[in-house]
Amino acid sequence: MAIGFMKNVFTFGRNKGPKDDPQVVAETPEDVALPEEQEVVFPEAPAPEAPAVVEEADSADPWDDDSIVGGVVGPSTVEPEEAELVQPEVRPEPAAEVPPAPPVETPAPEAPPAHVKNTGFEIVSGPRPVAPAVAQPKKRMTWFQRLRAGLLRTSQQLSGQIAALFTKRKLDEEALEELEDLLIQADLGVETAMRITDTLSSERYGRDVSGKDVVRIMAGEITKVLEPVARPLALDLSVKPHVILVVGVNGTGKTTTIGKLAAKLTRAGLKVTLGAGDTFRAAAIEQLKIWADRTGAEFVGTKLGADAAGLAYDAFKRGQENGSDVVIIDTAGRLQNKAELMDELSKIVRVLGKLDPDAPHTVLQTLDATTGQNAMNQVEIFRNVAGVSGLVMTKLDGTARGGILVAIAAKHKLPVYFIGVGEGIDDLEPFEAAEFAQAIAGTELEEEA
Ligand SMILES: Nc1nc2c(ncn2[C@@H]2O[C@H](COP(=O)(O)OP(=O)(O)OP(=O)(O)O)[C@@H](O)[C@H]2O)c(=O)[nH]1
Repeated sequence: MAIGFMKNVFTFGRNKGPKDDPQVVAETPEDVALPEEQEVVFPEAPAPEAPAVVEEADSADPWDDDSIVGGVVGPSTVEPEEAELVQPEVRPEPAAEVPPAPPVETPAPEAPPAHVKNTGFEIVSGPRPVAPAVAQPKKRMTWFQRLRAGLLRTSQQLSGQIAALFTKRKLDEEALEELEDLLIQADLGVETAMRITDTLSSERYGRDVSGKDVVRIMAGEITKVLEPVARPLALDLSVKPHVILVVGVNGTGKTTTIGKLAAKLTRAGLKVTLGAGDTFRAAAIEQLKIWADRTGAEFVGTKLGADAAGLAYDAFKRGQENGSDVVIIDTAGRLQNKAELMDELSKIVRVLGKLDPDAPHTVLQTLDATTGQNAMNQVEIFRNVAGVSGLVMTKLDGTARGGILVAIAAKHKLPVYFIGVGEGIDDLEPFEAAEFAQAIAGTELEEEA
């Protein structure tokens, strides 16, 4: 769409506007938001058939989401209802004496950009909904910049140590061992550390090697480890509703992730029911209700201290009755070593299975990127108790320690569907291997995400 020409600063749904955020930089004049109500008119109309320009709708509409438009779920051709169509200004016809322009070859249709943004989920079977009309959001700092900022400490520390290690040095056994230690300290895991040193050794053993060479090889190897797990969340809507149970340790971002995911799904035209299965925390029930209201999802709640498995059952049943495509059930945060809480989790899974033996169809575990090594432990235990089938890593915008996700990917090979890069409704991004690897390594992305 011609709207791709207009990259504006996106301010909706954030606690801070770009001006308040020292990290937010308008990269080019194009990044500066256009004043509202101002007509967008190209100064020179290159050809009379230039496409119509859709003026950006006010981002006060919370359902703007560029990750859905053009995604796998809904048709990307729906035009925003409220958006004003403005034809580019066409200059008057040239005077008669001007010789006719030479025939111009019709340009080939533009190839799609190499980097087509995905939504992080795909409907693998069943009816495809019609996405409601949405307008393009105004961009603020890109999610990649936030991811990069979050992983800055990891990347700077790593690249600094690597640079120090490989200053005027030939690649020998000792250097390889030291490098391996550095990589393990950065939470990347023994397997990935060895993979990196093996590749480096086979390419450069006995030769001069710079820190830059090492970082480049590291980014490549991390990408290879992450690629197999960078999978979209598959929704099989031939059997509705698809039930997603969200589990994880306290404060890892379950409720927030549910809200962001509900926003993605409802924007794509799916009907969503949210079940407040965190019956331990009154605030969690309230918080989920607010997300349901914001996202247009149905809400099923109960009173504080009620049986969580009963609530999960009710939410699933309500989802079946109200024709939901997806039911997402929140659960109370629990430490992995609290046996009775973990038992409760397996009870929830069993009870959901009474309505459909395949339910929950997805068990999503949230991991807090600031916790480091402990996250590995959490995956192991929740996987055993609740049959975790996919991961979301949250808080990658903070002072994150993203290395552990690489170790988890190498060990568990569980799909990583999304990453959380902020507290706002739009701060859930599909997980993409190369971007993540580049952010950890601190290397440049060839093209901006
Ligand atoms: N910066 C940042 N904060 C996040 C992200 N995801 C969640 N949070 C914040 O983390 C805190 C905890 O999030 P919740 O969604 O309440 O976590 P929870 O797992 O449901 O918590 P419990 O119900 O206590 O288990 C909240 O302040 C969220 O706003 C993220 O991606 N980035």
